Amino acid sequence: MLSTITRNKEAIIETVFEKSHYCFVAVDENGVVTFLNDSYCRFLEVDREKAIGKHVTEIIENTRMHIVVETGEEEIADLQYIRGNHMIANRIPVFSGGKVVGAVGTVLYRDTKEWMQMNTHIKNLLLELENYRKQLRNQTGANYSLHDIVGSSIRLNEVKEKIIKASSGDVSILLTGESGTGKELFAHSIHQLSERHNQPFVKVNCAAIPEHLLESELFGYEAGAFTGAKKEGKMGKFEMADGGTLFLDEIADMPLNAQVKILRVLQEREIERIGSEKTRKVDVRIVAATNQSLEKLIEQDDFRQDLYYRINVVQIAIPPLRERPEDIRVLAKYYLRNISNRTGNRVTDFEQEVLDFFLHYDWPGNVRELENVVESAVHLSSSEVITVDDLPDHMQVETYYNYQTNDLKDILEKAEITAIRNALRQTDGDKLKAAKLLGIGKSSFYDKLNKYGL
Ligand SMILES: Nc1ncnc2c1ncn2[C@@H]1O[C@H](COP(=O)(O)OP(=O)(O)OP(=O)(O)O)[C@@H](O)[C@H]1O
Repeated sequence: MLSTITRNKEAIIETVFEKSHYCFVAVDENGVVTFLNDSYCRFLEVDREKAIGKHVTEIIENTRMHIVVETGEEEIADLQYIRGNHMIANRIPVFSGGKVVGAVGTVLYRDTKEWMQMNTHIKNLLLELENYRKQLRNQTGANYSLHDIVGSSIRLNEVKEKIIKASSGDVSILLTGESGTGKELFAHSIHQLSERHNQPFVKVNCAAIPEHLLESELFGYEAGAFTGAKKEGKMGKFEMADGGTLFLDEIADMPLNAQVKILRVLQEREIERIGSEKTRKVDVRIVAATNQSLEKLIEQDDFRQDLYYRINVVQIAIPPLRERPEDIRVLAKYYLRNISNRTGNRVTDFEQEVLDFFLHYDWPGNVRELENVVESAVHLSSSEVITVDDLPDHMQVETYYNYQTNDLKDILEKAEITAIRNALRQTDGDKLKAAKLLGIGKSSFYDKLNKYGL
């Protein structure tokens, strides 16, 4: 066998590399193309004579052949996006006398036409799948389940257990917790775990709907109920959720007069569209969420106590991220994987200093903030590993404090940043109120925001 190969070496090489349907490329130790077979030339639509002698990055999109030459490490079955398609690439360094002298790469598909057909077929199947998913979502409206909630800290597991226990009963549930802790994900999960999971899940963001439209959004209206109303009338969210779950997000922002009407619907189990005398029976389960203390609002007469009792049969508090540090690393890695896959940026890990900082940071925006920080770092990163330099400016100030200084000025600055952040959190981002709370003037407050990039 070996002697046959030795005797016919050139013919075999010619058959394997040149006549094959696979794409082959070879580069030298500088990443310069030394060989490109016919299949690859056709696929790339390049002229072989022009390609040979050029750096591989000028010829092949998203190539890593030059990197394999540098690292000397093979890369097998790596997904590579070329000419609008995902290909499977193998890259193998070539060693001679213990040194890397080049690399050989293959791209797996049989021929361009066949790959295109298969790719189109897969794309169609994916589109079809997405369509079915959408239809299913449109039918119920609940897109998430407990499986989508990442993290395995004791605190988060306790919440998940409570959710499982409370979901099956038909009781109203109030989800409390800071902004960005995942209350909406839990609301979807409650619906999915309930007997009502085949029925609609309808969300109302009480803070986003202008007060004068809230009633018609919730209860609907009859044809010609008011000027500007749709000719055929409109169904309200309570009716849409009939048989299913109505998720009242940010319920603390519900105006008092709408609160009275909601209470009536929950007591009577019927609604009246605006402009109608007729009542209609509705059967909805209420899940509400708030990041403000309803108890405090009741004391200030901004929330009705009777409605509070109705919606607060079971209360489940979602802990802030800083109180479940075990989840931070898992969530950060989960988002890094997702965002890298989605954007095609090859960023695979965090520097240890970044992970250490994440554990010290107090995450005022919770999981939402973590997701945003990872997303921005992936875009800013110039290597495969996210470093402290890729983090937003205000975080870099804190890492400096945490890791590099005992200097009094730096410590004072850190204290200022923390105080400003806390004030903004307490005032829901209202800068004037935050300045007042801190006892400083408006312009000095704005100066500090600029200084620290907050
Ligand atoms: N445990 C988790 N696993 C995965 N993603 C999460 C988790 N918790 C929150 N998220 C994500 O964080 C973001 C904010 O979550 P969500 O909207 O549910 O928070 P919220 O508590 O309802 O916030 P708000 O009070 O501001 O409405 C979303 O993108 C959500 O998908």
